[in-house]
Amino acid sequence: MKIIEPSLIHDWDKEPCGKEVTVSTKLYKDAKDFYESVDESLHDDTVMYEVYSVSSQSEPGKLNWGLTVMHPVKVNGECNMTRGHFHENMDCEEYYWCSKGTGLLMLMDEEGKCWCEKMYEGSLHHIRSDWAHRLINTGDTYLKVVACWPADAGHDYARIEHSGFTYRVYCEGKDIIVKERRTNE
Ligand SMILES: O=P(O)(O)OC[C@H]1O[C@](O)(CO)[C@@H](O)[C@@H]1O
Repeated sequence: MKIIEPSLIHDWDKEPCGKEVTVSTKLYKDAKDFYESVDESLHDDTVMYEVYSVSSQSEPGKLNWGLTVMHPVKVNGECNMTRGHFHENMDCEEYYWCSKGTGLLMLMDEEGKCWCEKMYEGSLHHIRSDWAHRLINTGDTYLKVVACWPADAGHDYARIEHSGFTYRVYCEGKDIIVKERRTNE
């Protein structure tokens, strides 16, 4: 019997590494329309978040692994967040595990009911297959979240654009302020 080295390593203080790992970076210029208003003080190339993934397969039964690193950026006081999505394949659940930082996991059901789970080091989040999900960094450090999801889940962004998350999250000093979105947005 052979004992071999793993093909992937994920040191919790760092990102996953191995030759199957890919990284995508979301810049402010590509995230402007997530926010209530444009922040002229932010450069277009400001890094908002990076997603490291092991996701080369897409067949049912396979699993993906990823790490999302949310930078501690505020957009006119609004906390940095991912675009957010439902899964295209509504049979697919997901797990999120927070490895660093503090934030909120915003969830929304198909009726548009929205709520958040607190995220902090060690918090573990089971995302039901019919819940839209978005990460929000409410802290002043990086928020790092590990995810494991079925390879055939897909991302449905159109439903979020059409009828998005109904709340926005801001930071004022140490306070987290949640506001209902204006209906004309
Ligand atoms: O595609 P979005 O909504 O910007 O979010 C990226 C997120 O999607 C995932 O790739 C998979 O759900 C997560 O790892 C990551 O947090």
